[in-house]
Amino acid sequence: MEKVLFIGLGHMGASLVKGVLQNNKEDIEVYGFDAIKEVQQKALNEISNLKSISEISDIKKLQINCIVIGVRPIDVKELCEQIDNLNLANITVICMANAVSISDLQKSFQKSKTISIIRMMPNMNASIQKSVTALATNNASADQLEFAKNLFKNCGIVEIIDENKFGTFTAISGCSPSYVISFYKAMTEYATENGFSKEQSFEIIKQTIIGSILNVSDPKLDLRKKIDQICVPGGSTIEGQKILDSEKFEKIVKKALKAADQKAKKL
Ligand SMILES: NC(=O)C1=CN([C@@H]2O[C@H](COP(=O)(O)OP(=O)(O)OC[C@H]3O[C@@H](n4cnc5c(N)ncnc54)[C@H](O)[C@@H]3O)[C@@H](O)[C@H]2O)C=CC1
Ligand SMILES: O=C(O)[C@@H]1CCC=N1
Repeated sequence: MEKVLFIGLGHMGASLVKGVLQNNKEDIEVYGFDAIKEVQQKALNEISNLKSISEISDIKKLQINCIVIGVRPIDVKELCEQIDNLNLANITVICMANAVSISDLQKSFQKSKTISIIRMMPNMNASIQKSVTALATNNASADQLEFAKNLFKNCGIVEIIDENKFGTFTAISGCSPSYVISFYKAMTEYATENGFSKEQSFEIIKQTIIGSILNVSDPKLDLRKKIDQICVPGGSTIEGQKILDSEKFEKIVKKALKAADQKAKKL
């Protein structure tokens, strides 16, 4: 029986646990731990089949095989050193903390040399099993990586990437739900300001965004040509598109992604 412990049950940790346990086809037991007892209790109340530990030393007693670290980057080093003090062997540590590299993590595990490290970047859509999750490693075995891949496939799709692509991946997938939601927010606000109910505007714009992306998700397509097909000469779309182009909408999006990418390389 594989035993997986999630440490840090905040926004991202709890979303992943929800995704994993909603669709757990693996033979695994899932445990959660948060330094804030109310946060841990909330997760236990909301997520059925989630078990808990009461202190870090329980990792050894319970013979946890895999630890998923979901604390903020600033808290990672101290936590890893605490885990390292347990002198664990043959354990997989998966860390989702932004900008914390595999070598940073390895430095915190001086005593437990046989720990395999996997760096991970999920996104918030894990709670509805629509995350795009990246994994990278330089010392986990093929079996350990496969286990991690299957675990997080319960939360969406999983891509194995080189660690040097983590900054860009973080921008385009970890952070970008925030930018997509900003776009959705502006569109739904426009609809409600012009007489639509919130329910109707959320539904209309949700279906329009999903449909538009599904319609052009073939990489062979020229996206500008698709835009031009919708912008009928003399019609309405072109009036809005002219504003997006003159205000440099695409440039603004790329500038936002670059800022996030650079920060994800070094916090
Ligand atoms: N929020 C997001 O959309 C994403 C976040 N991440 C990464 O996930 C990690 C967590 O982010 P959030 O969930 O948003 O933060 P959060 O602040 O909501 O949750 C962090 C949790 O860790 C707990 N914690 C801190 N130190 C602890 C310790 N020593 N032992 C046990 N629990 C401890 C805190 O009490 C808190 O509940 C971060 O490293 C972030 O970079 C990655 C991808 C997306
Ligand atoms: O903003 C952050 O640092 C984290 C990483 C990706 C999404 N949230």
